[in-house]
Amino acid sequence: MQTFLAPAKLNLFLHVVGRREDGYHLLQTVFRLIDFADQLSFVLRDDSAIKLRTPTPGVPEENNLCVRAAKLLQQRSHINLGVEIFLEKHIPMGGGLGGGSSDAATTLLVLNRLWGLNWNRARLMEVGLELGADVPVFIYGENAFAEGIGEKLSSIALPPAWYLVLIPSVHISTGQIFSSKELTRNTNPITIPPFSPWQGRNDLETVVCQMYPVVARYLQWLKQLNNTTLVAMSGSGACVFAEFANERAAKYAFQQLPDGMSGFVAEGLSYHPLQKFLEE
Ligand SMILES: C[C@](O)(CO)[C@H](O)COP(=O)(O)OP(=O)(O)OC[C@H]1O[C@@H](n2ccc(N)nc2=O)[C@H](O)[C@@H]1O
Ligand SMILES: Nc1ncnc2c1ncn2[C@@H]1O[C@H](COP(=O)(O)OP(=O)(O)OP(=O)(O)O)[C@@H](O)[C@H]1O
Repeated sequence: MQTFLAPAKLNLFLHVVGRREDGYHLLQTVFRLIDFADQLSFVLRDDSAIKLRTPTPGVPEENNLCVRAAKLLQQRSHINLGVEIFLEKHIPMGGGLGGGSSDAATTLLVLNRLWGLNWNRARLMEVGLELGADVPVFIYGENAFAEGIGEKLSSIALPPAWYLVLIPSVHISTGQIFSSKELTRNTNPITIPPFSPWQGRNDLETVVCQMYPVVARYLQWLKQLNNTTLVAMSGSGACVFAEFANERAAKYAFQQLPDGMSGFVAEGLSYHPLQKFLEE
């Protein structure tokens, strides 16, 4: 059975620059795809059933973003085919790494092929946006500067980099952070490119660190490391990361990790791993 990757993302910075009338926040962010991924496989069904064959602990099947993605695409395309989905989770859930969104994006990209729909990327991104603000960038398939709520994307060339990503053991609800009274929503918009890491910060970090002091402690630990080019929280947390220019420096930092802290080292990608499959 062919396996398809659904990579995680990091938000290298994240500015909240306003709020829409429906309550959604207007952002500016740079998404970087990383070489740390969930794995999915798909088996075509000639009836219209959509089944997840590998339960995700804590997530009812009908809420799973890959099942929701498959059902939404089936509905919108009026196709009479179904699919069996096998999902192997590696990306921590509710970690700000976009795992669920990436699973949804990979499902849309693969089913577009498997069901012979031939939708273009823009159309898939529109359907993806209905599932979550982080879905479109994974369909876009490149590192990107994003505006709006994450759907206005322009590609951005980022230098090679390695990341030490730490996983504080708390699950954070994105909605809860965005609805905080303490959140600042008026950062001045910036123009990109050019992009340099010290241009930005994560505006959600202050609120998250107040509510979850463990995230502040993890950030503090990363900030005392040598040779980092950037230390920040990703998305609405809880994961935090440090960027390094090479693998050796990232792995060296990983080895210094105190007992009780967990994380992983991953390389920054230039393209989504499915780019080649899509060009075939
Ligand atoms: C924080 C980021 O991860 C940055 O990449 C994303 O903006 C969040 O994207 P996501 O997890 O796909 O979030 P969604 O599932 O779309 O939204 C969850 C909830 O967060 C709030 N939300 C989300 C995104 C946004 N730009 N403004 C918001 O106010 C909304 O209350 C929404 O109901
Ligand atoms: N396939 C899936 N993988 C992970 N979470 C899923 C999935 N399907 C549904 N969910 C639900 O979505 C919630 C958020 O999951 P996800 O891992 O995408 O969060 P996140 O990394 O914080 O996302 P983001 O960076 O987009 O805010 C989970 O707590 C879970 O209840």
